[in-house]
Amino acid sequence: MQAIASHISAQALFIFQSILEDAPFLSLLVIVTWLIHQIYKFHLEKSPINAIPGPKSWRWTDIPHSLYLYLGPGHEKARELHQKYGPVVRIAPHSVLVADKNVVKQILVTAKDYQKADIYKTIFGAGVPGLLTTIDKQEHKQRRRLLSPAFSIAQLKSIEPYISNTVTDLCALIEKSIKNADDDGWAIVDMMHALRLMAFDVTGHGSNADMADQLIWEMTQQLFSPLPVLSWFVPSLPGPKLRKFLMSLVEEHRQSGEDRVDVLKYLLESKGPLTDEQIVKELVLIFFAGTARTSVTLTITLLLLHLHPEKLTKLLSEIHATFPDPSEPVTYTKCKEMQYLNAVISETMRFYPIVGPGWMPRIFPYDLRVGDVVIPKGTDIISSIYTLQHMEEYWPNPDKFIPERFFPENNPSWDAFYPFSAGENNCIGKNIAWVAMDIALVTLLRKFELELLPESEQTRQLVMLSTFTVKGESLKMKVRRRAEVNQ
Ligand code: HEM
Repeated sequence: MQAIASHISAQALFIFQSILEDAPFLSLLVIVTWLIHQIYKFHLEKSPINAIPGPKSWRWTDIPHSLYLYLGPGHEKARELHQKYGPVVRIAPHSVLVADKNVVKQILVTAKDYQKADIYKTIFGAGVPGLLTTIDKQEHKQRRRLLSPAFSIAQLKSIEPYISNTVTDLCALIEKSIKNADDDGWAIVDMMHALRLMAFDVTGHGSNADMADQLIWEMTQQLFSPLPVLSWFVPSLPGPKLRKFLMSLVEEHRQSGEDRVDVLKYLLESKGPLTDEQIVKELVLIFFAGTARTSVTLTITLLLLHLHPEKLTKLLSEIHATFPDPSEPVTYTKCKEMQYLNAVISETMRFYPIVGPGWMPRIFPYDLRVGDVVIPKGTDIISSIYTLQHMEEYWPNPDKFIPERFFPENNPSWDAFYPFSAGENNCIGKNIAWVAMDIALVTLLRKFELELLPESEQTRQLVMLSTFTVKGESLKMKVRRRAEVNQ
């Protein structure tokens, strides 16, 4: 118990203490049952991965890793473990982390005979699975084929005007706050909240702030569902309120005909037999897998740019050179050609990949060799993306924010860069994400001047909850209209 406790972050301890104070008997019962279950499982199964290095106490139970993952600095801990134990680290009775470029490529890209681990089934509770949570390879392939047209490059052209509208709505929201600005024109806006609302709308969820918050709240609860005992108390996603809202959205879209061209429209038109229940589940998973990640990535990009003003200045010059006329609409065709813009976003995703070190576990039907270490078949193998993207040998000065490293002449290590995963389970929405991120960032920076508040500078220390996010799910910034826009 002592060994386990030593690994629990101060934050986790604080939360544990509060729960213990409010419901001591229930909490103790849950913890004891869980411990007995874990120890029993370990002894019963005599883990074949005992030879793999890792912290001794972690091999007994999922608890330390899960706590780091869901409550604490999981990415940094993973990196520290790799520095201590090497490219393969055992982090739980049945799980290992791998930070070796060639093996990660094999796991994510070249291997065809793996299976997603069971955590995909539990993460969103019971109910119909969606693309992200379908484990069976054949079923996944079919579902992917069904949904692909909605995300294809060909559809991007028709979805782009819709995305641009959501960015216009984002600017209108900021303008509204600017009405209450101080004498110098500065207003305070929670940029994370505003960007989340925009991203919620990008995927056809509508710009409903209450429902965006409701979805985030329900999603946060789900983060605990992989913990065996807690999973009994976590309701399935979506809950009744959210389900009703999403069902009404589906109905509304059906009746509105052609006038709304977004992802939901293409889901509704997909050739296969997708039931309303399946569409609602996909909408929830798209939010988890896409909307939230797009808005968090954009928020972190703003944060990093304002923590590195010299990089912001370079980006602003590129924006002004590409769009000298402030009234010219921002198009993806032009954004795509902006080398510095895309380098900034790539560097943000290298610096803070949204996918945490417990995500994307795969199971292989054969042993996998990493140098001298053999990972036995059946083990949950997790690609350590954050560590890989911070290895000095692939990314010199990995802790420095250097967008220029992504210029072609600097030979970026693309095979040690997986923000969207890769292979047959890669991010199906990455083209939409790029369009939304490019257009939103250029439009925002062209129209508005932003500044960090002193308190938001403290958010430098980003908190990772299964995915990176900004502390408190909020990034308040000072915003005012740019002088040239006022003219
Ligand atoms: C910066 C933004 C984004 C990032 C960093 C990101 C990252 C990822 C990653 C790493 C995966 C693989 C997860 C896994 O296998 O466990 C994934 C899958 C997925 N993403 Fe994204 N994503 C982003 C935006 C989007 C958007 C905008 C959408 C939808 C419009 C989307 C929809 C999906 C879906 C449906 C999957 C599941 C694919 C499958 O299992 O076949 N993502 N995403």
